[in-house]
Amino acid sequence: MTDTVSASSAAAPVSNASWRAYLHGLPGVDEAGLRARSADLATRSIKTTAKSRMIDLAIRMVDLTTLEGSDTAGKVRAMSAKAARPDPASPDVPSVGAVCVYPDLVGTAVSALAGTGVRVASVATAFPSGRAEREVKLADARTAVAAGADEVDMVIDRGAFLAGDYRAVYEEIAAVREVCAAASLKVILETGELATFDNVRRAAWLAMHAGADFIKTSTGKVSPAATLPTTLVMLEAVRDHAATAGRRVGVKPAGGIRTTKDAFRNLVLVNEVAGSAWLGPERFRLGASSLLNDLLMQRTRVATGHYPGPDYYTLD
Ligand SMILES: O=C[C@H](O)COP(=O)(O)O
Repeated sequence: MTDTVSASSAAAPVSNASWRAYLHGLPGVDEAGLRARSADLATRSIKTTAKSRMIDLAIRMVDLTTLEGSDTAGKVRAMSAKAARPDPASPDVPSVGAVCVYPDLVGTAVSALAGTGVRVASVATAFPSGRAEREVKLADARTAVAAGADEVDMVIDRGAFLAGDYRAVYEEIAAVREVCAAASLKVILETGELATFDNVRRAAWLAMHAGADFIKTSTGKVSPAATLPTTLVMLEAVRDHAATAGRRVGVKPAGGIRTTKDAFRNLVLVNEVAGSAWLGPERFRLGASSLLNDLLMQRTRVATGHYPGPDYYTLD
């Protein structure tokens, strides 16, 4: 695809009118080409010799997630233990990248993961809807950071975005960026609500200009969530942003990623679209509540030639 963004786009507009002119001036997404390329890349196979390495890379990229109203401190402690040592019988299995929880459970995760190197991510800004007053959203992010979150996964105001109030969306992300201080900021676009791939591209650029460290597809609460064409559009955006603004923003597809095959398809996309600089947990994460067990099962299969029994791993 040739629809890259020009170097002059690196400076952020100021008024809503100039935001509109800028975002609507981005090259349109060729949807048929996008779908064809995603489908083509999804057919690429991974050589058997590379599979173990790819599985361990995918494990290191997992943001092991629980975002349920029924979450308890006990569940977060159990999930944190699994995040740090995914397979207690095989100490060579790497830890996951992070755990992802609601703000009130950040303290529990921070204590459980102390000294493990696993990061703690918290959703914020009235996740998943993003419907609250600005101050409430900022307080939500502040709570997470004060409790020790290393990463904040905020949702954008999709209502404002779809109404064309781009400046408000930008300002809100920038305000959360400030609250986050040293914590890494992931900006959830909730692409399943953005209606078009052009909007996904616009929201990606808006978030990157506002200071996102990562752009994330979805909350996991809206369908469709992390589809390959959507992730491809976002990978193009971070690639082009790096070329024009000199800053590498990460990408986190989240929602509906359940199998090793799904993970591999994402890794192929990263390598082919953004390049090897994104092939690590610093710049690519897989947000998932139930992917880890499949990665562990496939890892055992590659190492021993057979699958472990269905009860071998604790539930994700
Ligand atoms: O951010 C991660 C998502 O909420 C997880 O979604 P999932 O339960 O479909 O894996």
